[in-house]
Amino acid sequence: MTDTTPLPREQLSRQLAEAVAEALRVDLAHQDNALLVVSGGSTPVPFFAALASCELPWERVQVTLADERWVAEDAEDSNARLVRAHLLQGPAAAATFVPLTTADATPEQGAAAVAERLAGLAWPASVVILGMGGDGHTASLFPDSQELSLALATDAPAVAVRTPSQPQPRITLSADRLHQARRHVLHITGGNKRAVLARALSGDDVRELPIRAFLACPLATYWAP
Ligand SMILES: O=C1O[C@H](COP(=O)(O)O)[C@@H](O)[C@H](O)[C@H]1O
Repeated sequence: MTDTTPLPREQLSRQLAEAVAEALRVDLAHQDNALLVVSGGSTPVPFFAALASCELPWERVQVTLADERWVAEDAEDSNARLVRAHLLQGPAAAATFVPLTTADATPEQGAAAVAERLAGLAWPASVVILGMGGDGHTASLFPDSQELSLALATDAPAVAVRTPSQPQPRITLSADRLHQARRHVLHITGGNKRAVLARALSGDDVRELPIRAFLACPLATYWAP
């Protein structure tokens, strides 16, 4: 984040899409497939649309999520639904998308099958794009998650999480799996999130603001008002 005049959200999303597409091209020049890890929520929608219009050998691009609510894939708040509706469109529909939910009733029951599915992807990810909530959570690493310590410490790819502040159980990529990526981006909008990031930068308690676990990745911040 810099103090130069910020770009409007749409323009920032296009700039981010071009940077991500270029990173994927660089990696695809020396590997068969390249993996992109995206976040859900409302922020990435214009970025997804911009990335879908970038020229890429999409059949060699793999996409998965940083986290997911344990809901049906067609549910309104499913991150997979968001990716399918806004990113996997046009030529980008040729990408391989690996969702983080199964037909199991709970994420605890489905986690092993998700881990098996993730094992087939081209790790380390070329780019991880993180979002952030007003509580400093990123992926589904929430300050009040019962499994936060586990998700920060395990070398398993994904962890089922229960979070009192959230209506549904979730599954999240572990901090270790996210850390392994070649490049890390934080994509956020609005004054509130800018203030949360400033707070995160001025302290070091990861349990208070889990985004702190990624500040040293290094993390390229894309912020728009
Ligand atoms: O719950 C979630 O929230 C964050 C931020 O979402 P936003 O709507 O404020 O953009 C997101 O990064 C995460 O993937 C999602 O599951």
